[in-house]
Amino acid sequence: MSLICESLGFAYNGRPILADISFRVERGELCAVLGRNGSGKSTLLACLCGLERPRSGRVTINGLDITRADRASVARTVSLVPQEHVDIFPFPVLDVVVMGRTAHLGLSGRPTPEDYEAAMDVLRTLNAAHLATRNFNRISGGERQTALLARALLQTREALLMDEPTNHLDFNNQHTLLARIRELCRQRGTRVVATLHDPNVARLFADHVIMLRDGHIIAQGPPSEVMTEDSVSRLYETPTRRITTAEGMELFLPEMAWEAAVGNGTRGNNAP
Ligand SMILES: Nc1ncnc2c1ncn2[C@@H]1O[C@H](COP(=O)(O)OP(=O)(O)OP(=O)(O)O)[C@@H](O)[C@H]1O
Repeated sequence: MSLICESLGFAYNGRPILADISFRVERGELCAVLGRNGSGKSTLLACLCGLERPRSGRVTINGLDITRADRASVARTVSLVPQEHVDIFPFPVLDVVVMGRTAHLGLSGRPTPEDYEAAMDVLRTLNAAHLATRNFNRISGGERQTALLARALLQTREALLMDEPTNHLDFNNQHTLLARIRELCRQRGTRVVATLHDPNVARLFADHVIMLRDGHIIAQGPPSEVMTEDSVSRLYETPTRRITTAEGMELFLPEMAWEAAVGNGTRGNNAP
């Protein structure tokens, strides 16, 4: 069964933030949410995992009504990798990752050796086994991002929400990690919703994109169909150019950046 968001509406202190948001994500699909700063992307993720309560509509994941279910059932169904990582875990990374098992623990409330082995396995899958014994508060932003992703992957196979997963990652790691997540989630049948700032990353990795402007969906569907010069320009409220490479790959650039790089006949000319 899918992740289904139906006619969702949300307001902060009476100020509408999201209106009439409807979409679905099937098992193994990666859905990217694109939009300007403040368009409501993080709020949408918070509603999808029950951190915020929508004022209308509902969210179901694999049949579980997230807006009504108890916290433990929600935690066994959907995990979130947040955007900000504060220094709250003065523990080895392996202990942070194993916290992902909390909602699954028996009466003793203590993780078993199998839980630790599973945590180690996820770290290995993300090429991060070397972080296991490092103090979470003393690793880099990108390494924390990877540790929190491992924790989220350990928490559940049903649905994974990621808020700007590439924020702290270098050029190579952004692409390597997203490719790995996509492959892993396809294998495990995990539904993924990720907010992304770079439309080109969404174009490369997403199965479905949601274009969110001022809390409304202006377009959604497969990136090859819905990401056009016109829709991307409207989304970011800036003229955007689509470039098709010789291999047929499509890239988007703000017109301003295009002009600065190749406009006015200065292409390839280093003269001032
Ligand atoms: N706790 C809060 N109380 C009141 N308003 C909030 C709160 N959190 C966010 N907002 C407001 O809700 C709107 C949507 O914020 P949100 O964080 O969802 O946007 P976003 O698209 O994720 O932005 P960004 O790309 O900058 O991370 C913004 O106007 C923001 O100021």
